[in-house]
Amino acid sequence: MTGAADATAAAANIGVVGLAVMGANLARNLASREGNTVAVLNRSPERTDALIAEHPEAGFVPAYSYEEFAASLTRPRTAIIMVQAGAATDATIDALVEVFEPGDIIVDGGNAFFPDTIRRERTVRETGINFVGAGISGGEEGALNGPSIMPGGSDEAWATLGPILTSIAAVADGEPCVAHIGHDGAGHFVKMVHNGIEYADMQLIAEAYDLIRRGTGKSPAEIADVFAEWNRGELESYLIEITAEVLRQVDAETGRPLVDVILDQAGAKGTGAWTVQTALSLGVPVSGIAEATFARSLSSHPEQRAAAAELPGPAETFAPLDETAFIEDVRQALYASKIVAYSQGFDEIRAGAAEYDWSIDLGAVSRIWRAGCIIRAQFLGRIAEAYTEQPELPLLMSAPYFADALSRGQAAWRRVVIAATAAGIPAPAFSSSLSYYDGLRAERLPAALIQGQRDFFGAHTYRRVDRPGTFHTLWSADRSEVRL
Ligand SMILES: NC(=O)C1=CN([C@@H]2O[C@H](COP(=O)(O)OP(=O)(O)OC[C@H]3O[C@@H](n4cnc5c(N)ncnc54)[C@H](OP(=O)(O)O)[C@@H]3O)[C@@H](O)[C@H]2O)C=CC1
Ligand SMILES: O=C(CO)[C@H](O)[C@H](O)COP(=O)(O)O
Repeated sequence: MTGAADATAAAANIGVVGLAVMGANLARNLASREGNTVAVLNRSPERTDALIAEHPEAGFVPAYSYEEFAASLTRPRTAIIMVQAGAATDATIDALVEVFEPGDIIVDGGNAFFPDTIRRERTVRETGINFVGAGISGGEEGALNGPSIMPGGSDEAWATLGPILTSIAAVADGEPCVAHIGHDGAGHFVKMVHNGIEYADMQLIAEAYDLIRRGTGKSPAEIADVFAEWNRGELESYLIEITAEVLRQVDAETGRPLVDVILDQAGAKGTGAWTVQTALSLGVPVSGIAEATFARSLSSHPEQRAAAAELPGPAETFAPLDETAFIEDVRQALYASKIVAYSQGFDEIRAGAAEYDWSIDLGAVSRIWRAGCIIRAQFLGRIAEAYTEQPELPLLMSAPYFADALSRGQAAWRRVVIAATAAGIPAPAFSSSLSYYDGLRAERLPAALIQGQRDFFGAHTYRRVDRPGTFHTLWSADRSEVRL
């Protein structure tokens, strides 16, 4: 294919709306597959022109209005939207609905909040147009070479869309990293949790880096070597790999490690917060993901950090006696905490599936995350094995492989949390993951006392360990117990 085709004739079998980093690269990925001709549209025409000029080999069909875009697509029309989540997505869907016809397919490939996808699917379906909310992960490189794709939507839409999404997805062990997740918002729900896990993974890696740096005084470049080494073992993953790259980078202007000149305030576009908000509504304790999300918030309050800067820390400085042993402890603590984060994330997907009546195959989710996406890792293969062996596994971290890994790593994990606490080095994700682990494995929890308190001040009742029924103590009277 060479050059841009004429937009006035129906020449394209698929279209992309939104040509920023994700849309442009996804459009190029689509165009590179045999038999595809891709129509492209962007709100600002300059972006369309730039894409056409930079990639004549893609044979894009440029459109400068929604009418032109619709006319350029063969029927049934299929358009993938890659614009900002929220109002921009609604505006784009509304414009497409005006020019599309029953049977056409609109795919939202952005990071939409799943309740919005449920609402949009319902509204668009009334027009006879199919609407598919599809989570797409992999960033710029994944969009171009093969992302992990998590489509929701109807079976009918999947029948048409499946082959084209399969053709552009990443491949892991010969399997495409795409699966029909479930109807309406299921795909965006799973992508949301993917991002929540991504937040936890990133925070855990950042805590490991901070502990090693402050504990051993190693330079970022030396710590890059540690991460590169870790990437050859059970922690092998894209995020560990890029961490080494980032730590090795030197700022051209100052000659300092780049990580030392980047402002230490982490941004967030919302998917981590959605994961936590949703988990709260579902009653799923995703404490590692929550700590990771809050850690970004804490970093982004410079005025509060300045106000707290003079508060006292521990009297003694931290200096491990054996640096090599300490780094190995941090590695094991990172792996154990990572298991907790994934276990919590998969719990949330299971709870979401039950709440929204989606039939989500957790094994399939772990398989499509093995390549293409930001959390891709060797580790996902282990999760896939666990769900293949036991599809109804109640708790991922109780599967034999993970239970064994936690058992092997827990002593190191505890030493790291103790060291961090004693040294005054914040390690919220490491610590909360360990507390979660201890909380779940505890024979008795102080929740019994909370039930007693609730019954005392609000007659909220409690159940007993020794017989069925609901009970209340007459706290304000003679303190006898009544069975309700
Ligand atoms: N960046 C990433 O790594 C990833 C991003 N995503 C998701 O993919 C989507 C696209 O991301 P990305 O490529 O980073 O781009 P952005 O999220 O930065 O969105 C920019 C695009 O949105 C368009 N846009 C903004 N407002 C409107 C509007 N009111 N009407 C129509 N179009 C509008 C812009 O058009 P214009 O050029 O005219 O401003 C541009 O094409 C987002 O939902 C994002 O969350 C998913 C996975 C990874
Ligand atoms: O979806 C993604 C990767 O999977 C995006 O990169 C996402 O925008 C990252 O989130 P945040 O900006 O909140 O860190």
